[in-house]
Amino acid sequence: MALVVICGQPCSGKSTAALCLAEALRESESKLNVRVIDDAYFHLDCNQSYANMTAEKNLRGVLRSEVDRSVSKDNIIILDSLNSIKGYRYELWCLARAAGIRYCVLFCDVEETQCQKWNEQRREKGEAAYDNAIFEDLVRRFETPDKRNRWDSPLFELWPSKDGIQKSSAAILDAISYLTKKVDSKSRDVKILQPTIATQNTRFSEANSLYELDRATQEVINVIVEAQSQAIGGPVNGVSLGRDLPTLNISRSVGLPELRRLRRTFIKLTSQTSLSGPPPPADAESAKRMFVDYLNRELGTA
Ligand SMILES: Nc1ncnc2c1ncn2[C@@H]1O[C@H](COP(=O)(O)OP(=O)(O)OP(=O)(O)O)[C@@H](O)[C@H]1O
Repeated sequence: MALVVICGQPCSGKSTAALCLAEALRESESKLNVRVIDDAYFHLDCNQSYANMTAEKNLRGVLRSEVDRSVSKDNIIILDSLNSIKGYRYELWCLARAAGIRYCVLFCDVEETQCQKWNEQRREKGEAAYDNAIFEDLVRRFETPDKRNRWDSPLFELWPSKDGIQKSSAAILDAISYLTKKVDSKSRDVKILQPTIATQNTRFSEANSLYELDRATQEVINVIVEAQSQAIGGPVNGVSLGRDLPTLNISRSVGLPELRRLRRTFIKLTSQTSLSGPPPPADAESAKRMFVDYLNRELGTA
């Protein structure tokens, strides 16, 4: 039915907002099947989960797989995590699209100093709090959602430090209305994602989309190999793959075997998306965008 991505800085009220929304949704329609998936699913505390890039990537991977397994036409999945990386939100949006369900982002917009205060209060109460270095690093790397991006839209903004978090908060009410609205052919304000949305008027067959994926990712690999040969082993930063596509930022020299392995993993991951619904993104542009985001996360500094 829907995927709700909660997004916000560390200690910005995300879990409070996720529980508030889940409760309000259950109250609005008793039959609604609502499930919150959060970082605790990984059985690590916040400092372990975000201790380093590997731990963080593992957490993201586990949560993404769990979302992929769980989303369906019959439930509402609320993903309560930082979800601070734009490319990761794009991947989540792709999962929703593959499942043919609604998607939205609920953003807890809190100033960094306030998040720090709440984190400090947690520590004083003896609750699990972020270590300062981890907190600052997460804050620095946060990529604020932008409603102009498909994967950040519709965007419901909550201001927990100004307004608190209540079932009557405008953002919670708007999200509920969006998630529960009955849709007919005339509804324009509720978007149920369709697998072919990126391709607009061209419908590729599944074999075709895998071919596109294969070709697009190979093109990206070729660009990296070429850029690395020009950089003579140095980092590959800011390499463009075309207008409207993210730039490649790879912090170290990466050999062809590792690039091939990453490409295989990415293709597997993206194709598996289609098991829960219709085919994965079929156009070359989407495939390239996803692959570059994936490589930047796996090999870059982000
Ligand atoms: N509106 C608010 N007013 C006062 N305190 C708040 C408010 N919202 C959250 N807090 C406090 O901030 C702390 C963090 O809340 P919460 O756990 O919901 O944040 P979070 O963003 O999910 O944290 P994490 O990044 O660890 O997942 C809690 O200790 C809570 O008491």
